[in-house]
Amino acid sequence: MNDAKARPSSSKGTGGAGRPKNKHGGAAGGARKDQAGPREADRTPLPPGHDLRALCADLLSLVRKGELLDGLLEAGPLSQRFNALEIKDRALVRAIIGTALRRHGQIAEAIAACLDRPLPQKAGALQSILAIGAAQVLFMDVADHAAIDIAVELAGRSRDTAKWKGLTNAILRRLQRERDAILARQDEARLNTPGWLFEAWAKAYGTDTARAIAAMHLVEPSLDISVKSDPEGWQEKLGGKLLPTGSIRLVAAGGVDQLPGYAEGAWWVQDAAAALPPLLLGDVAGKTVADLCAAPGGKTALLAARGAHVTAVDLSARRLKRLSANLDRLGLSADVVTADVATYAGGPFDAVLLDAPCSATGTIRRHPDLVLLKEPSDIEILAATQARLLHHAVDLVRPGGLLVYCTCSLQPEEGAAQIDALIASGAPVERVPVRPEEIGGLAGAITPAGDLRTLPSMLPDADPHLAGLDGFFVARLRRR
Ligand SMILES: C[S@@+](CC[C@H](N)C(=O)[O-])C[C@H]1O[C@@H](n2cnc3c(N)ncnc32)[C@H](O)[C@@H]1O
Repeated sequence: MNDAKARPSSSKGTGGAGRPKNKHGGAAGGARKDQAGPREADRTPLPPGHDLRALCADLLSLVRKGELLDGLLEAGPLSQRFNALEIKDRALVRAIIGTALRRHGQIAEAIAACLDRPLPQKAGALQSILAIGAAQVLFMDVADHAAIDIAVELAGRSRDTAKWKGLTNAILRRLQRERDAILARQDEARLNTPGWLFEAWAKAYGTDTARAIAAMHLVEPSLDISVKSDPEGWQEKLGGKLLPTGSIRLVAAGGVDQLPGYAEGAWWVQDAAAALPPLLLGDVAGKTVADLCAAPGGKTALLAARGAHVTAVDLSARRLKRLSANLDRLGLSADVVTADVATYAGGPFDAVLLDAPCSATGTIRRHPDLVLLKEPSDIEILAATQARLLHHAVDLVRPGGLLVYCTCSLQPEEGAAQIDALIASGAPVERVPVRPEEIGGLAGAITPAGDLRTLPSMLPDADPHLAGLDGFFVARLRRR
């Protein structure tokens, strides 16, 4: 198959080589079958390197069917396989699956260019094996021959994919041979970003910024830490960089619970941008603050560490358990309430923080699976929920008190449009513009209306692994 295009042996179906099915496309039964493992043609145990790549392919198949990667790694049969691996192998699994997701569009395009017609839809497992192999061959510093040989063997082991063993070998060898030319012709920003997202970001922030955001999604982001106190001291002990916003930034290297200060509850993991909304409530010491949509509690912890009497409200009892466990480890406390914020009847509070459920498109650096899982219709549905929660949140603030609204989304419908609509509806609130000195001097993140809009392309650094911010929208309002 040197220069000729390869021909899959089955011509039925129209599924592309790498474009994943959307989250509504996968049946639960299919997911269970994959979680139990592929249909084995050969039942001999896999050698170690094969095992972890097989796990990567199984994880990718389930993400393509709509499962969140974090959920798969936290619970269920694949998490058991993952946790049975040694730490260094777990890191390799994260790196391979992370690369396959961050570079999914380039990988799909490169594989498709090797085929004269798309792989059949039923070749889903093969698509994952190919994508995992291609991620390594095209983008990772691992031995090509190992990546290719293992992918070929994995294809050969399952009855579903065995007939494409030769094709797998031919495609991956061609990618290896033509790697430089493939990468030189590809537009990585566009290929790895769904068109609807890229166009929305270009419209909101300009094409150059949309490209800069997309570029940041290709890089494993830093590990950001919020401390209860003594940021300078912890910066030194952790060997990190103290950001102007007060967070400590480290190059992510796994094993967070092994770092100094974790066991004693001195700090918690929180993106530097996620730490900003509570700061906009000012001095909260001794005040009553409702943290609405609070779990797993990063913002609750910041408010409690700053002396607020926090009531943490969330719909999810399971996520609130995590919030309580996090607060226990940190030696902090809050009143925890399981309730729907839309009907919650507490307060009035001196201040309210609403971190509304959203598309989370501002966190794609940390959750690259999101680009495969989100669709335009999600934004519309979430925006309607946000409007409902925001209107009710106003009623929970005492007159003269502050309300901070935030989402970790890059979509304007989930950000400024919500505040504009709230004010236009006659709600008794007015914007209190954010000042640069409240957010570590990040003047470029303040919009003309006085809201805060962080972007993944902000906070540049010579080391790309130490650059960037999650994309948050934050508005501060005062209740009349
Ligand atoms: C963005 S997360 C919150 C993150 C959290 N504030 C933090 O800093 O750790 C959104 C949360 O909203 C919760 N949620 C979604 N709809 C809700 C509703 N109607 N009422 C209360 N909580 C809701 C979800 O359970 C989820 O925990």
